[in-house]
Amino acid sequence: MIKRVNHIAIAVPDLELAAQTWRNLGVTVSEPQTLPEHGVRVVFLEFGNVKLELLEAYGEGSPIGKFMQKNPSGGMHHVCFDVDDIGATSAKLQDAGIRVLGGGQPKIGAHGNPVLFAHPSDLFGVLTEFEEPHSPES
Ligand SMILES: CC[C@H](C(=O)O)C(=O)SCCNC(=O)CCNC(=O)[C@H](O)C(C)(C)COP(=O)(O)OP(=O)(O)OC[C@H]1O[C@@H](n2cnc3c(N)ncnc32)[C@H](O)[C@@H]1OP(=O)(O)O
Ligand SMILES: [Co+2]
Repeated sequence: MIKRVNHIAIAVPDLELAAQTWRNLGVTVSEPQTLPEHGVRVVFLEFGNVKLELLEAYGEGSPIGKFMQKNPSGGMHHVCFDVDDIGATSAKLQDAGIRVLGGGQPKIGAHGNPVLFAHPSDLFGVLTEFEEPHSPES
């Protein structure tokens, strides 16, 4: 079952500048995490009912490289939903003709939970991530 929104992600050209901008507005911002296997560096902003994830491209071949070329000052990148069962979600998406990126196999995301991405062209232009939280606070 697809449940609450876990986070909304914004791609930014300068992670430290974006993080400090939000801190200056009084928002709690996590320390940066470098995720080489995902080709990004991220921080999370806590708002109680939802998190914002700020992403900066990391390394060659980052999956957000082309997005940043098209949107050099940044932009809304993806939305992530919590699910009960990432495997069942993958199967349900594929049964619905929605492409699951990365060959359908989950990877471990920034919260240490399995995540999948559905192709934006199959979900009305929105890159959509699904995460199976193993701990309530993630
Ligand atoms: C998991 C760690 C962390 C977490 O939350 O825990 C993260 O969220 S990491 C986030 C970064 N990782 C990913 O985004 C992985 C999934 N993304 C991809 O595999 C690519 O970004 C992909 C395939 C969605 C797009 O690839 P690319 O931009 O290189 O180019 P394409 O020409 O293949 O794009 C095809 C088509 O999609 C449109 N597009 C691209 N990005 C987005 C987007 N963020 N939102 C909406 N649409 C997007 C692109 O414009 C193309 O459209 P078209 O109409 O065909 O021109
Ligand atoms: Co994400």
